[in-house]
Amino acid sequence: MSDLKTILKANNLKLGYRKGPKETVVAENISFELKAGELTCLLGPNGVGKSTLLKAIHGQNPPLEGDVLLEGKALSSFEQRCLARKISVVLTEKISSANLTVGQLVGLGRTPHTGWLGRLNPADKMIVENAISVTNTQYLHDRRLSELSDGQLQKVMIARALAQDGELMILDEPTAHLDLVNRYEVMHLLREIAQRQNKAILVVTHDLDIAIDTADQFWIMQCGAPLSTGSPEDLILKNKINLLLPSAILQFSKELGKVEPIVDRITVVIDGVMELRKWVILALRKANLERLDSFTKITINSEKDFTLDHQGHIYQLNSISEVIQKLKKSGL
Ligand SMILES: Nc1ncnc2c1ncn2[C@@H]1O[C@H](COP(=O)(O)OP(=O)(O)OP(=O)(O)O)[C@@H](O)[C@H]1O
Repeated sequence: MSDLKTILKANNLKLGYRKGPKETVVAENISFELKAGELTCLLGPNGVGKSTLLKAIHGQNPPLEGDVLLEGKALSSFEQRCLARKISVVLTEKISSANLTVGQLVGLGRTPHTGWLGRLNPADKMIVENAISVTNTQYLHDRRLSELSDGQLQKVMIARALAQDGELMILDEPTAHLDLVNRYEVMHLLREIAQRQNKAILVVTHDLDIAIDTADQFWIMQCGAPLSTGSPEDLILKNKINLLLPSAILQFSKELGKVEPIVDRITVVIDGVMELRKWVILALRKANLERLDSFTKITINSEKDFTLDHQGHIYQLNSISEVIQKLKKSGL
């Protein structure tokens, strides 16, 4: 992967806010690299400084110390207009121009290229229509923004960022307030845009599952520590995903591929179809049955056929629920 082009880079940034002589430091020793063609997800607890880092990256609030380098040059050396041609930003604020149509809003993405009052030339119009088509929002073209659902609006905002046509796209929680399908759609859309259009895309998200499914890179931000970076898969294998979780209560299970409460090791023996094992473990955990002290064995014969060997009895059961019910009823 080392041949991917680096778009953005920084070493040892100190991030925070300055008000007169007063400096509030939010994060220190922040180093990173963003590459073309990759979707990177920035994850971390509320208040750790993710938005502050985004503001440093798009020039809204420069670092207290250190430089962000865009294509090798300090971000601070770029004129605002030039920066807008290179970095497009999608923030969470509600849109103020609710009367604009989708076509008009996406057209505004061309502003850094045409000037504030500039008209769109045929090439600009093509880029706008292409952005609308890539995001599958053609059917919304003439609708007003006030008439869109949250999911539709989010895709349209991505279309505007795409029309801006910078090398780097930054999005602050684009999946907040969206339902499950829209969250998947938006993240997969971003992944596709990164790959097909060779853009570097940085997304702040709290959706760990979807981020694992879609991101090429993770940046995990913790209080008072440097960013932990790497592919989600490597961070999972190195137990680094656990940095996002309160260590005494929750952990990321490599086996289940999800966050789970910390409990002692499971003592129930589970045998049979191993691909289905995780669902039995999950159900046992939820019912607090994974640490039965008497000898208990569950054999998974198929999705509809389970053999429970418990307290000297053998039961043939048709579902995980029946297994759980039987264990509960047998007076543990
Ligand atoms: N303009 C500001 N001036 C001073 N402090 C600020 C300002 N904006 C944010 N902060 C503080 O900086 C810290 C980091 O905030 P930030 O919004 O970057 O966190 P975050 O990780 O994005 O949180 P969340 O997940 O809740 O959005 C917080 O303590 C916040 O109160």
